[in-house]
Amino acid sequence: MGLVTLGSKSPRRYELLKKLGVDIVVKPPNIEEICDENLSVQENAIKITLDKLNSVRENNPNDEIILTADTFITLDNKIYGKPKNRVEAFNMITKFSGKTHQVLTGVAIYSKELDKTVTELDITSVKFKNLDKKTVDYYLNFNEWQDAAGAYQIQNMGEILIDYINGSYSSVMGLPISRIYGMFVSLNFINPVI
Ligand SMILES: Cc1cn([C@H]2C[C@H](O)[C@@H](COP(=O)(O)OP(=O)(O)OP(=O)(O)O)O2)c(=O)[nH]c1=O
Repeated sequence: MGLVTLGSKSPRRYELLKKLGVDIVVKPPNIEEICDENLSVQENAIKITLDKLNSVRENNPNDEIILTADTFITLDNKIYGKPKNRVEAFNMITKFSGKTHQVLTGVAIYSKELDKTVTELDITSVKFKNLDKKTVDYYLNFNEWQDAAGAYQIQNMGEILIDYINGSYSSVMGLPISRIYGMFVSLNFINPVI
C-alpha cells in the first residue's frame, strides 16, 4: 500500500488514520479557515476541507494520496470552532449544556493516479448532560478546550460532559474512520479482496 499525505497538524487525526494500517506523511495545509456566509453550514464544512486539500496539493504536486478534514460544531444554526480563550470555552460548553449539538466533519481525499477527489461529510449528534457552573469549571481545568472544536475532547475528560452520542465516535475526534475506509476503497487505494 502507498503513502498517505495527511494534510493536518492534528495528532488525533494522525492516530485515527494510523488505525487503518496505512503509512502516513504529515504535511499540514497553510490556509486561513474562512466560512462563506452564502453557503450552508454543511457546504462550509466541505469548502474548508477542500481549501485545505488544495493548499496541500499545490505545495506537494507529486504526492499520490492526500487527505484533509475539518471539524466544527453547530447548534441552533450557529457554528462553533476552537475557542480563543477560557471565557469563550466556558460560554460554548454552557450553551451545549442539556442540548444536542451536531459535530460536522468534512473529509476530502485526492488520488493522483485517478486524478480524482472524493468528499464526504459526517454529521454526528452529541447530547450533553445538564451541567452546572462548577462542573464546567472543573472540566475547563483540564485545559482540553485549547485545541478542540467546541471546547471539549470526547476521547479525554470531555466524556464527563456527555450523555450520549448518535453517530461516529471517531468523527467527533476528527476523522470518521469507517467513511474513510469506504473512500479509500472507492479510489482503489485499499483493496479488500485478497
Ligand atoms: C469535538 C472534538 C474535537 N476535537 C478536535 C479534532 C480536531 O483536531 C479539532 C477541530 O479543529 P480543526 O480545525 O478541524 O483541525 P485542527 O486545527 O486541529 O487541525 P488541521 O486544521 O491541521 O487539520 O478538534 C477533538 O479532539 N475531540 C473532540 O471531541
